[in-house]
Amino acid sequence: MDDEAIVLAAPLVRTDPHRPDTETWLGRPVPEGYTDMIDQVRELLDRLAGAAPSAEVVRSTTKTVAELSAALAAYEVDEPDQLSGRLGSAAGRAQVAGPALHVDEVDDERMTGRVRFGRHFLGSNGVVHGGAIPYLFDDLLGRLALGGGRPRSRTAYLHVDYRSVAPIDTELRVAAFFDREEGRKHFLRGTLHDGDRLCAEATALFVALNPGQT
Ligand SMILES: CCCCCCCCCCCCCCCC(=O)SCCNC(=O)CCNC(=O)[C@H](O)C(C)(C)COP(=O)(O)OP(=O)(O)OC[C@H]1O[C@@H](n2cnc3c(N)ncnc32)[C@H](O)[C@@H]1OP(=O)(O)O
Repeated sequence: MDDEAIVLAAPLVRTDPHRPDTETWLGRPVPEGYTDMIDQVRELLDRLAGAAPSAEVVRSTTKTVAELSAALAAYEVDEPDQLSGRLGSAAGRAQVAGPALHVDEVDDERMTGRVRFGRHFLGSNGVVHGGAIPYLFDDLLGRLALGGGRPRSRTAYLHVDYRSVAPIDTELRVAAFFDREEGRKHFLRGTLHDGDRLCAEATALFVALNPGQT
């Protein structure tokens, strides 16, 4: 039985203690509608990538975006208080640098989910940019590396094999596997599928940080 079949056959449970819900962060409530705002920004990036607007629309969009930036600048916080990228149960951790990854099932050794790359991540000919796929795997495997009560770790290497093209605007399946541990070294791998077709697979080494290592 291959890895995919094992994942589909085995019932997984949500046990990852590193997944704060979207309602609170650091014990404080996440502002209502925060993840909707992030979704709208994703939509904006997709529209921007796909649009060839008139000069008038360029002018008005530039003005509106500048106003939005100014409004958010008034609420700038230091890194520990940042929400984007910290909401483990939000799509793509509410971080628009990467695609909207939804984690469906996770245990200490495995994680499965779905991802959709919008037009923002287009390379050419309707397929995902090759640089966006390592981002996905780093995030996916990095999250599993943190699971099971394991210490904080950092990507030492990430190797991606592109097996077939990954289409944009399509729900793709992801899976991650914790392979083995050798001292501080944690070896993981992941897969990206379009239906039954393997699009890409990755192997990675995460090295657990020593006490005091930042
Ligand atoms: C706040 C809460 C939020 C919650 C909500 C959601 C959760 C949030 C999820 C986040 C998910 C995103 C996850 C992204 C994760 C990154 O992307 S991290 C950023 C990218 N990575 C980096 O910047 C790493 C840069 N490199 C380094 O910092 C250091 O080289 C490392 C990796 C820490 C290792 O350095 P070191 O600690 O000095 O260890 P070192 O002694 O050199 O090596 C230890 C062992 O590893 C081996 N090794 C090290 N590097 C390599 C290599 N490249 N190849 C092969 N072997 C290697 C060594 O040979 C050695 O092996 P042994 O001799 O023990 O057998």
